[in-house]
Amino acid sequence: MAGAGGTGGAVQAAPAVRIEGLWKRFGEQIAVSGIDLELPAGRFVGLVGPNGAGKTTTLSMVTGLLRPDQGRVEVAGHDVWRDPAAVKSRIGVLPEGMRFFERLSGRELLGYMGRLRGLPGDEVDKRATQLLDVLDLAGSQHKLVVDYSTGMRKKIGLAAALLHNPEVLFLDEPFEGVDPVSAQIIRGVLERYTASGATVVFSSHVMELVESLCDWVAVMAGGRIRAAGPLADVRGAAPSLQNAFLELVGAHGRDAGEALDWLGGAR
Ligand SMILES: Nc1ncnc2c1ncn2[C@@H]1O[C@H](COP(=O)(O)OP(=O)(O)OP(=O)(O)O)[C@@H](O)[C@H]1O
Repeated sequence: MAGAGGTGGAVQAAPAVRIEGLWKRFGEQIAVSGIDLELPAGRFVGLVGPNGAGKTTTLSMVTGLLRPDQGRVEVAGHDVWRDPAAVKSRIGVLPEGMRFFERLSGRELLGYMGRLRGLPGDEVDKRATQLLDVLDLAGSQHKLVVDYSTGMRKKIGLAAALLHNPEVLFLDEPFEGVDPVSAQIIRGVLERYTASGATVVFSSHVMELVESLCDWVAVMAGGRIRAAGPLADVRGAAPSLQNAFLELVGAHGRDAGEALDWLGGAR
């Protein structure tokens, strides 16, 4: 296992994630409608879908943050709901709308997270220093997290998620609110991480980004999986993933038409 104290995410024969018959309903709203999905290990996986498709709900159930109404999820070969400790020691999570210990500095936050993960203090210090440096946060390491910008919060959240060297990293919209320089840095860190055999699963609306980063894609809409597989297969004959996506979610050719005929033009 490449968990606490490991030196590199190990390549696994089993899928990184296996989802069977997963359902989640909020009152009348079916957020996730009986999905089956296998995400291969050692890949850069993109979960894409329009607003309200069910991506966050799915990732929350897969990472043990939200209990499914029905269905099973295995991560790195362990059942998320029967064996949560085994799963949580093997995954890193950057959830949507991260809540941190806001009155800690960035460095203190990493120190605390590292100790929670059971890493020895000197190892936490070493890894925290390297992560802060690579993510260009060294100059802000003593600032309170509450005073961090959106992009800095994403980066410190990513550092906290990587600190224990997880086998599978789940990121909900990791590039949202992140400037191009920071995005490039995050990208470099993630590419290095997957090159070692670890798995990244991330959700995004930005097709160009998914197309340039991911080698495996799952498209979600209306709580269902519309397509899943290697990027080239999902894109098919379409000129870009964006075109394939619009086709798959049934949004091709949709525009405002006559509906906003009052908008713009001379008054
Ligand atoms: N806690 C909740 N209570 C009620 N409805 C919810 C809740 N969480 C999600 N939903 C509903 O479930 C559906 C799926 O939401 P979800 O946040 O999973 O979508 P998403 O694909 O992540 O969307 P986005 O890209 O906009 O973040 C939506 O219709 C949403 O309104």
